[in-house]
Amino acid sequence: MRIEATGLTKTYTTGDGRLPVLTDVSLALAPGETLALTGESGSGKSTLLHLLATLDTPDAGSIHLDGTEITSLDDAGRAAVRRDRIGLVFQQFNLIPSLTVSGNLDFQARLAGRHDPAWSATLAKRLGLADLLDRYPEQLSGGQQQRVAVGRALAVRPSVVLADEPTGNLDESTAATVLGLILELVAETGASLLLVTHSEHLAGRLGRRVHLSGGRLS
Ligand SMILES: Nc1ncnc2c1ncn2[C@@H]1O[C@H](COP(=O)(O)OP(=O)(O)OP(=O)(O)O)[C@@H](O)[C@H]1O
Repeated sequence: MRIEATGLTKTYTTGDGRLPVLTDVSLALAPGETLALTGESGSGKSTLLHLLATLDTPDAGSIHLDGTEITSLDDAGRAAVRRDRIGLVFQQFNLIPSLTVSGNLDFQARLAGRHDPAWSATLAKRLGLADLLDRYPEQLSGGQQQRVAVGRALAVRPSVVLADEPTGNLDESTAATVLGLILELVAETGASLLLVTHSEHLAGRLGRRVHLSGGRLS
């Protein structure tokens, strides 16, 4: 298995007390598998994605990524996993404003020591960014910015792409195009994909889907 999460539990402590969000959540993703995660607003989808992305740690449970247990790693270890093996795409494109499209595309791969100019050029072409490489994010449309974010995530050839409402800020047709590109590129690279979405339509384009409700997956 690419990702194997077992018995994940997460409770937030807020001013109003304890808020249990995930209860004994388990899921597995095979190499190349694409999984849609749906659920009502506030059901804990982003929380689960953040745990898988090593951005947060569960109160209980384990997560294996390519056979390595990642929840017990220290901060540096988790940062290395995130940099080297995980491609993250968020609803907000999160591009670096001071870097060009080219600089943004290569950013994570350079950090990971895995910059591959030929693959980078292929990604730019496939994502329709080849003529925009010298522009800055503020000079791009939303759809173009998200294509850069997708390229940045794929440039390291990650084991897993974790995408949190990646098309939530895009119009319907641009959203469909961007999801199509994500699906093509994860298929080509053999990455597994977990995609959080509110859209039944988009969820239906993935191989499998799970639903989060009352802290549990079904
Ligand atoms: N850092 C935090 N501290 C306290 N509570 C939090 C924190 N992060 C999220 N929550 C709460 O946990 C619950 C789950 O939030 P989460 O963002 O995971 O849901 P979601 O399913 O992704 O929602 P949406 O679809 O609206 O983005 C919500 O009630 C939220 O208010």
